[in-house]
Amino acid sequence: MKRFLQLLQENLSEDRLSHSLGVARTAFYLAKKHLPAKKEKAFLAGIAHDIAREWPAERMIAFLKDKGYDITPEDKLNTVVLHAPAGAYFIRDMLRIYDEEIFNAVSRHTLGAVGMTDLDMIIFLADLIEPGRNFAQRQNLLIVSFQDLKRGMLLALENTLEYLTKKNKTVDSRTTLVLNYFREEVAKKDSI
Ligand SMILES: Nc1ncnc2c1ncn2[C@@H]1O[C@H](COP(=O)(O)OP(=O)(O)O)[C@@H](O)[C@H]1O
Repeated sequence: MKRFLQLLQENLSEDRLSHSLGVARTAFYLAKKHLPAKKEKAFLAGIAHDIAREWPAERMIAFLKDKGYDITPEDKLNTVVLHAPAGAYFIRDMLRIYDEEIFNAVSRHTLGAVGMTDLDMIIFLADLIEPGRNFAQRQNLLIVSFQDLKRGMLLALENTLEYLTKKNKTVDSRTTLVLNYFREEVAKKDSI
């Protein structure tokens, strides 16, 4: 436990640590609603999810190469997305938390993925709606996420896509695939 806290403090600035605590608490409450058996796991994944967020690009790349992770040319152009898989490996191998569900949730928290689990969606959404976040759609996203995780994901991905496009930022090519997956999942629910 002491080592866990020490590694968190060593890797995260005060502001990022405060964000991570917000994500952990929000993930706990989202799990209380959607995945009660795993609320402690959601808290743990939430507090550690951004552990590699402040690493320089070279460190993320070297660390992931060492783990045998396949870094694509696209990843090299937008290295920020690598903090998610880098964090997942760090939590597993340095914090020694050998839990595949936490590994996946952390790994998927920036881009999402097709077939995300409830825990994956909880961490993704908690990251966006924790109390420290401040954007126009936050309140609405919070309400929708507590009602329905997949609808929350669809709204979150649409918001992110709009935000990145407006800011002329790179949109990862995997985003369309994930967005289409959630569009279909929500359409299925609507047709019932
Ligand atoms: N779909 C995407 N395509 C490309 N870059 C993205 C995408 N989603 C997020 N990002 C980038 O990753 C950064 C970190 O996002 P995120 O992981 O959600 O936040 P956090 O820093 O809390 O982990 C964003 O500021 C954005 O620049």
